[in-house]
Amino acid sequence: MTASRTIKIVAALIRDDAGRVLLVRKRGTSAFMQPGGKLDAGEDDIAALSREISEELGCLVVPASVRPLEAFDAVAANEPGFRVAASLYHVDVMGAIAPSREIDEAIWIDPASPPDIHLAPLTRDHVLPLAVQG
Ligand SMILES: Nc1nc2c([nH]c(=O)n2[C@@H]2O[C@H](COP(=O)(O)OP(=O)(O)OP(=O)(O)O)[C@@H](O)[C@H]2O)c(=O)[nH]1
Repeated sequence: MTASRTIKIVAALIRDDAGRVLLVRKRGTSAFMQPGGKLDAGEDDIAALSREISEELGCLVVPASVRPLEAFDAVAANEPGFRVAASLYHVDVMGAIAPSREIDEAIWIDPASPPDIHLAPLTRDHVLPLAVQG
């Protein structure tokens, strides 16, 4: 697998008081996944996370809450033949969560018993198991 077929992304693990995990389904796609996305040119991870969360969810990242968790490699959900190299961050948000037009659905799920929905491999194989542990 060459680097050219790997998409570097930042991904957010956002939890509510009950420990549920926020997932999004991007416009016109079927897989639920972590909020986040690709880095723009010149952006660092935190700037990209803040921008993506604002663009997707209409809310703000609480700067002091941002904590790097792990880096994961997974099959890309929507790009056949590609993988994602994801840096996962714990993030708290402030303000109402108001999904934008680029998000078809935003849902909270219990990581210990996910519903029977299409989950992106990164979410299914890495993020939810990590969330169950802690
Ligand atoms: N945010 C996010 N993206 C993921 C996850 N898993 C996964 O395969 N991806 C893929 O990583 C890429 C993220 O890119 P993005 O959200 O910035 O870009 P996009 O394809 O929506 O739009 P764009 O190409 O116009 O910027 C998409 O191909 C997405 O399907 C995940 O858990 N979270």
